[in-house]
Amino acid sequence: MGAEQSTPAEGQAPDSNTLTGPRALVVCGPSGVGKGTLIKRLMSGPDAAKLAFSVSHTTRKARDGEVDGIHYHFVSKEDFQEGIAAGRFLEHAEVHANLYGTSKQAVQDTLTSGKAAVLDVDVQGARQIRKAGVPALLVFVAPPSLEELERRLRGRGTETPVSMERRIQNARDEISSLNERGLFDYLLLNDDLEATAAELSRIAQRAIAGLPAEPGQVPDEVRFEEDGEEGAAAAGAAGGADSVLGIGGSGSTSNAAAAAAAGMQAAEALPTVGSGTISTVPKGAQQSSPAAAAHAQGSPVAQQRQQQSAPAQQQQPQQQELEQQQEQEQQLAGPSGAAAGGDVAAGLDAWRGKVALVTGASSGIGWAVCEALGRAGLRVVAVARRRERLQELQQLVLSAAVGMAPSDFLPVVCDVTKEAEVSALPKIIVKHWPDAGVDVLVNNAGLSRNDASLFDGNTASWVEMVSTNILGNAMATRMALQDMRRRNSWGHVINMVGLSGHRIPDAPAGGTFFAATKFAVRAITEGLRQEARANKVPLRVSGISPGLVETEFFTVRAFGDESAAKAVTSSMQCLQPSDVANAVLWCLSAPPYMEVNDIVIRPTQQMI
Ligand SMILES: Nc1nc2c(ncn2[C@@H]2O[C@H](COP(=O)(O)OP(=O)(O)O)[C@@H](O)[C@H]2O)c(=O)[nH]1
Ligand SMILES: Nc1ncnc2c1ncn2[C@@H]1O[C@H](COP(=O)(O)OP(=O)(O)O)[C@@H](O)[C@H]1O
Repeated sequence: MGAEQSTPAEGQAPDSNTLTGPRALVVCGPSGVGKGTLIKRLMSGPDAAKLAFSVSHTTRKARDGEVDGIHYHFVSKEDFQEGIAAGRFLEHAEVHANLYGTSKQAVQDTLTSGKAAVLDVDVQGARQIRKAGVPALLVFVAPPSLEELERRLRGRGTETPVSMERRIQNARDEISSLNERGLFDYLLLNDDLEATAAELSRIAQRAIAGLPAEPGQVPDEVRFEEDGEEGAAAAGAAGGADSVLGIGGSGSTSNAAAAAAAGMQAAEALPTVGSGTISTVPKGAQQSSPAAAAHAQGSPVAQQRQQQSAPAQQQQPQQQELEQQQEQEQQLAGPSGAAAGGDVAAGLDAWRGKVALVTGASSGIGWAVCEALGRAGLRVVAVARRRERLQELQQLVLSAAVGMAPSDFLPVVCDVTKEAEVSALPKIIVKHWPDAGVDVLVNNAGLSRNDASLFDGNTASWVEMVSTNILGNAMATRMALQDMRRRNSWGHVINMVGLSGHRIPDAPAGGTFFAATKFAVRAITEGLRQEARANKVPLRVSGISPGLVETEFFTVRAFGDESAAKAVTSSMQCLQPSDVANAVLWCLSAPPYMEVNDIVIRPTQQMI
């Protein structure tokens, strides 16, 4: 990225209307309006790979379910003050009696990496960002009414009565900031979540493409209708003499008109004492821009419809620019659109040059997966204990048959049951490829032992299976997730669950314990998916559950007894490792909106 695309230093104000690198997408609005919900959708939507959420610092206590480093960096007041003194914040503010701030470095790094940074900040923060001249699109999300805002906050169940009251009071001031000229680029009325999310996603695409805001997206005047004495008094206290809050009161603008202007059904907008309704009032129909009029006429959906139906020559030049850029990007980035589903080769193009780490790479499925990923143009980190087998794999993938470049293959001798060895993997990768980290993790390492019956099983075999199949998987996953979080770049984790994660095979012959570990892997796979969603990251998680595959697995299970292994693998026409590798490729090739969760594949002849 050239110098012109880097984030300007604080205080410098470049022409923020020129076409630069990606812009920050700043989402602002009162507490409870749905910013978090909208951002969550954005971050798991089709453009997620081109966006990075800026994790703020705060002195607020973590709520249940909030994770340090994911939702916020939870810090002490002292540490926060130290950050201010050291100039580490792009912006910071006291909000609802706590301190919040955005790391300058993190936003800078995101923009430099070619992604649009997504910020959730309060109005004070928005002002500072505007003043600093950071290339950004500033979006204000407004609630349909204060009553609805209160209902949402209450429904969320995170606030005490005191903090709830504080948030509702602050909301009035925050909404009045909409009338600060040039502060916000867009106003989104979050009455319909789907429509608002669609509109935010459209704005995010502009931020990614580095396009400026379309003009006229915030009406000239935004009124906040208060009903009755109670509301008007509160507005007066909060807003000062020229506050737009309460101007309408129950007088000049009727709530019905306000509702119509905001595109709501009159019945929904009927006020109750102390509630407020937001309306967007262009200053005179003649002067208002088409976009402002669209706002006044209806919800963001109506606005989008209007834009779609506008004749081409009436479209903003920026709109055409955006469409051209999107077209180019789609060609470059491969199929992230709906049409991509099923086209494996095209879907895999998006992964070219990405780094896949495969455990248990020295034989069978792991070996075949490395080979297949290499053919598909990924860089491969092959992890296994047996050095000589990794050398053989290296010979194969660098041969003409596979055709990997020597620099694209990194064999690493590592035992997944050893925490220190697993944790060291990202450092080894960065040393080899300074620009890279784990984008894809294929957790394949796993084993079974045939002396594991619950009647007289061998404890050492139980420990070996737990250590490799469960702990090895979990430690490798944690390593990959931390590496993805460090780079704020979320890829794909694929776990070899196996058919034994779904049913218990040959229990009398000692299969129970192996199945127990594989049931755990299935639980981990589904749990990881849920954690990713809860943590608002676009990581995708897949499990693959093959039945009998012709590999060394059965020899290991029989402690090297080839004939015992042969007895199993010759009992039917088994799956081949390449069949499973193809399933891995298919999981990866899915378009970003699609997550393949579990694939069960059996040899046709296999009974259970
Ligand atoms: N200025 C600023 N505000 C922030 C930052 N992070 C969060 N906020 C704002 O702080 C307010 C409170 O956020 P939070 O404690 O998560 O509560 P919530 O909005 O009720 O979910 C919201 O208005 C956020 O937009 C930040 O880094 N800077
Ligand atoms: N358009 C909407 N309609 C109804 N409820 C919504 C809408 N948008 C968000 N919510 C709900 O409102 C609550 C507050 O949303 P949240 O994203 O936590 O707000 P914020 O992050 O702005 O404080 C959540 O329970 C969310 O599910």
